[in-house]
Amino acid sequence: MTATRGLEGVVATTSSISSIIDDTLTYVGYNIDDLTENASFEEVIYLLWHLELPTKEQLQQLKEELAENMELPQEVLASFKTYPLEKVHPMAVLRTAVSALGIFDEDAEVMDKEANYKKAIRLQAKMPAIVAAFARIRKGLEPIAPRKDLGFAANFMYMIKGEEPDEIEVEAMNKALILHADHELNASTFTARVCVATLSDIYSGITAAIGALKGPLHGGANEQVMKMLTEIGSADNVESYIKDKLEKKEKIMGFGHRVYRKGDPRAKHLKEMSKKLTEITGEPEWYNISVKVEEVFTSEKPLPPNVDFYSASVYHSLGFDHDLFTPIFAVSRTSGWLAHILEQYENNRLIRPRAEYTGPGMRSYIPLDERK
Ligand SMILES: CC(=O)SCCNC(=O)CCNC(=O)[C@H](O)C(C)(C)COP(=O)(O)OP(=O)(O)OC[C@H]1O[C@@H](n2cnc3c(N)ncnc32)[C@H](O)[C@@H]1OP(=O)(O)O
Ligand SMILES: O=C([O-])CC(=O)C(=O)O
Repeated sequence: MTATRGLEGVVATTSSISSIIDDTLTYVGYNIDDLTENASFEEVIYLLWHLELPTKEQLQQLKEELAENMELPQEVLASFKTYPLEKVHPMAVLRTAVSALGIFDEDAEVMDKEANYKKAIRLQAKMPAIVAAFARIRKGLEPIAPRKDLGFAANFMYMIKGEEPDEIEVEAMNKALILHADHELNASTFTARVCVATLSDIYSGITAAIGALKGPLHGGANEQVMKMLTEIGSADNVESYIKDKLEKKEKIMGFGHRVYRKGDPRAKHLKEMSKKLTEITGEPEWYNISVKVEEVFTSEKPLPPNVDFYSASVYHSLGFDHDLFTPIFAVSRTSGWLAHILEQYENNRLIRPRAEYTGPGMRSYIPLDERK
């Protein structure tokens, strides 16, 4: 038995949800470029869960179901106020809140298809409400009730900021949500599938996935990118900053990818959005610094930017606190996690690979008082 480090190149499951072939990303056969330009996030949720784009009636029904399920249990909201608000990371809150939601869902342990679909709707609807409520509570503000007349992207922004976003902001948010929705067998989706393949419940699967997304080698990279851009401060400092990091053998967040070789097809959309939004907000330096980082880094290492690189300046321009970037990613990726969880339940087999043992050979037990 020989281990493959990080399971690189290992094909661990079949899936009909998304594919990456020759650096092209598709959701159920639709190119991501096409969906980003034309679809709403709700259409993409439907696509990922049903493997077809919705009709007008099906889309309307999904929107109504999401709108009806956005409110959070009072117990979950009240618990936020008990957390160490100044220092807790919102991803830790999201992970805990999703686990708590499972406690208050009377269908949590019901495993049939209908109950699982209902829970998927409830979770997708409540994720933005959790992120928004916590973002406000930690600032001493009251959570804002969701508005049933707004679409997913607009409502999410409204619940965080307390004011209705303008058309350009909604368009950018909708695109960002689509671009982050699914990505084949990335680490957090694999985690979700491993978890539910034991026939554990959906809440456990999403809680586990949030834990995996949180790390800086995965979804947590977008917050780290913004931290780096802030440290750099000006395009003039980029060269020395990047070279110094590389000399110290440190990674530059937002670059590289396990699967893409020529580049991440999502990055170009986010780069374009970053340019447009930073001009509108009158802070073009975030885009200029980012472009310079890309130039300097890729001339040192042939590793193109991934989805997390330009999403940092996009989310900053949309006015989000920097530690909300990864939770925002999680709100979108929940649609993909749920699609994969439902697919796993449909054709389940326990996921249990082997390990190549590298420890000591067979030894005899030494009684405690004889050990040195
Ligand atoms: C949504 C997402 O999850 S997208 C990814 C978000 N994560 C990041 O942006 C973090 C920065 N990037 C990385 O750490 C990596 O590129 C990953 C985790 C995305 C992919 O990692 P892997 O496929 O395991 O590649 P690995 O980490 O083994 O790197 C291979 C080589 O490239 C180098 N490398 C990879 N990424 C980077 C980077 N961002 N900066 C500097 N060097 C890098 C490594 O140091 C290593 O060099 P070596 O062979 O000389 O030791
Ligand atoms: O696929 C991966 O390894 C990481 C990634 O880009 C994502 O999850 O969107």
